[in-house]
Amino acid sequence: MDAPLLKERERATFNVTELIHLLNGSEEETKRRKELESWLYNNPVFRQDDRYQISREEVYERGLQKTRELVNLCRRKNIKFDSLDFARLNISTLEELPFFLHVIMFIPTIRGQGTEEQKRKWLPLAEDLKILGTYAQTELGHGTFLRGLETKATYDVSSREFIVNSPTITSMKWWPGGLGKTCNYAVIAAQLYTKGKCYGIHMFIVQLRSLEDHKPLPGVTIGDIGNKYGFHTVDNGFLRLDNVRIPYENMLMRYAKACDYIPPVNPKINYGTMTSIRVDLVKDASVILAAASTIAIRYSAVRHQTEIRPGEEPPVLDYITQQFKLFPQIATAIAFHFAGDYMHRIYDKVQSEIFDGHLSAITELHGISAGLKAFTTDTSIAGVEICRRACGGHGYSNASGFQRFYENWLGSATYEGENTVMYLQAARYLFKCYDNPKEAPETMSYLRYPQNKMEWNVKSADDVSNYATLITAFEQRALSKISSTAKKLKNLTHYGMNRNDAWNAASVDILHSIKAHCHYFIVKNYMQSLNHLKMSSPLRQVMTAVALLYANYGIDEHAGDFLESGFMNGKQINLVRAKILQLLKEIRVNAVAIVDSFDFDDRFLRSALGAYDGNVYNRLFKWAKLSPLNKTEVHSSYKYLRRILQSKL
Ligand SMILES: CCCCCCCCCCCCCCCCCCCCCC(=O)SCCNC(=O)CCNC(=O)[C@H](O)C(C)(C)COP(=O)(O)OP(=O)(O)OC[C@H]1O[C@@H](n2cnc3c(N)ncnc32)[C@H](O)[C@@H]1OP(=O)(O)O
Ligand SMILES: Cc1cc2nc3c(=O)[nH]c(=O)nc-3n(C[C@H](O)[C@H](O)[C@H](O)COP(=O)(O)OP(=O)(O)OC[C@H]3O[C@@H](n4cnc5c(N)ncnc54)[C@H](O)[C@@H]3O)c2cc1C
Repeated sequence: MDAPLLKERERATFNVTELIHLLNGSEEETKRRKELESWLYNNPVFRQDDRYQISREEVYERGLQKTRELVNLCRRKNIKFDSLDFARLNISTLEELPFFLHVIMFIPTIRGQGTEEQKRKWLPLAEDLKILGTYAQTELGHGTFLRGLETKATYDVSSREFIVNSPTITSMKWWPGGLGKTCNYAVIAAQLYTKGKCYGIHMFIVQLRSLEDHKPLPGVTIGDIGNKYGFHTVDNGFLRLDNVRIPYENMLMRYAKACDYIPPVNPKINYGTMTSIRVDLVKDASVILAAASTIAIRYSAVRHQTEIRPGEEPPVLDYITQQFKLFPQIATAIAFHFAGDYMHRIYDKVQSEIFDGHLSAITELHGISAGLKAFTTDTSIAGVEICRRACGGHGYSNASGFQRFYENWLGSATYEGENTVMYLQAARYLFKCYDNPKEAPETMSYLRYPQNKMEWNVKSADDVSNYATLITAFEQRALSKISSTAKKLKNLTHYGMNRNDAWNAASVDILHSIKAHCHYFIVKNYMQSLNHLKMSSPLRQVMTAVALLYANYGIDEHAGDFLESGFMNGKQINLVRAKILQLLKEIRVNAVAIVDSFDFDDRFLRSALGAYDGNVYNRLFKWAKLSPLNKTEVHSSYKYLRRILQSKL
């Protein structure tokens, strides 16, 4: 092991193993995760050494090869697709696989929206992978505005069939993962027409390819949409349907019936699968940011540059500006980890309520999951870029490992609901609760008794070490944003604007309000989670410092908002800044140990900069030697170079 990292680890003040188990849930959970990872990582099919040297076609083919290995593994070990074990394997596969949409959206849509009879028919086929499906909702012309989708499913009473059509170029399905080449089935979102009337978006199971030779069925035009920023392993596809007939039984009818139409009690129940993925993305944001921080922190402890004192070239992690960039990323990853846990708890609770026939809780779940999906993916995307830049020139090399995280994760701001749109959806719920405080759920409890407090109770840097004091600050910032925006909305409608136009006119303020609310929620949940967890006192000291950094950094980052609320003054902001510097110093000694506790296997990080042993320079040189351009001493294209060099002007 490289000496700098050894030294860093020796001076840590807490037990890394204790934090690993705490983040995993327990010692048994850690053991199980590692066991699952070792099954994958010891399989050569999951190696990625030449990942950036192969073509898109090869990348896709390898994706399918890995899919086959993963499926075999799950069959051998009896791991079900809806189990925690599969979710762990999913994260560890190192890359999205072409059949993931089958597992995360196709099966769950049938399970959530199918009748008992439909589930009996389709789930065994899908779970045994006799059919492979995707979730085909987005069209070339519309992704966000689902009511605007154009695909039609028209019920033909005489044949008891739906006739599914893409009537225009813009109605083509566009983007669904695995649609282009992999899947032979899809759940398709289409406008239901029955007895001449349109009843809005419903979900239909449609076969797309032959189960014999995988050729597209008659009336089906299908393919890959071409290269993208990331997700190269996945064949996101297009699909045009021309008078494709499917049996009546293929409309998912748990909540609505066709023919003599019976509507669902809550029409948004059809959107349930999207909500479940939004919930998952909160935890994924934590994983991605934790991985990026691990790379950047380890590298920064190894990398020496310039001098603070003459003759002493320190690790760049000793520069306060470097700490100011990176330690908040560690803190954010941990904050999102606890937010992810919260989201899974509330999701399970709402699912059981839905199971018992109570659909009202989906509105709250939608409000919270849409807001947190946007907040955590936005922040973590920005965080990955901060980590990358903190690694200087080597951060720009593919050897750093950042590219894979960045290019794939960038999409999370868009898929499963574009983030601005998701913030606005969450805000819709927030402002409803503001107008009817009695309806406000626990996450918005401060709206029930809104108290505009006059003054923040902070007189020294010690005062900003108090969880309750910090939570109040975030609560007051959110309240101030929400109440001023609500006033603006009221004024706009008072002077004659209709509600929708007023909403659009005030939408920038609305966005600030919902972001402030999400931030408040994350801070509060983080601190409450820590309070409830059992841990040794050295670990508690470290975790407290990191949580305090998260909150104080958030105040500094948005000082304008906090000052504008009138609740805080400039002197107090300066105390916050002083506290941040104190916390950076406190965390510095444990920074490497904290990222070690994220416990990423080197084969997951695939980073010359962030490997556990810190052997950065040898790994970079080994990486360079693997460049295809280095296969020969003189490259074959020298023929052009020679002509340039030998030609006369
Ligand atoms: C990275 C790997 C790295 C390497 C390894 C490292 C591994 C590390 C780990 C990382 C692994 C990463 C893996 C990621 C995999 C992901 C795969 C990608 C899958 C992507 C799949 C998709 O991308 S799939 C399509 C999603 N496409 C949308 O997401 C459309 C958005 N568009 C809407 O969602 C609606 O269109 C929109 C706007 C709500 C309006 O809908 P609308 O027009 O119908 O509604 P209205 O405006 O009329 O009404 C509004 C009223 O509906 C209520 N409401 C609305 N939604 C509701 C709901 N869901 N539940 C309850 N209620 C709901 C609302 O609360 C209002 O209620 P009220 O009226 O009471 O206020
Ligand atoms: C990697 C990836 C994988 C995907 N996988 C799937 C899949 O498997 N299945 C599937 O069906 N789809 C999939 N999608 C599609 C994805 O869900 C949509 O792209 C997404 O929902 C955004 O919709 P849009 O593209 O129509 O964006 P638009 O809505 O066209 O967004 C364009 C701009 O308009 C703004 N805007 C739109 N509406 C409003 C509004 N009401 N108020 C304010 N601003 C607004 C947005 O903020 C954005 O800035 C995938 C997309 C990606 C990138």
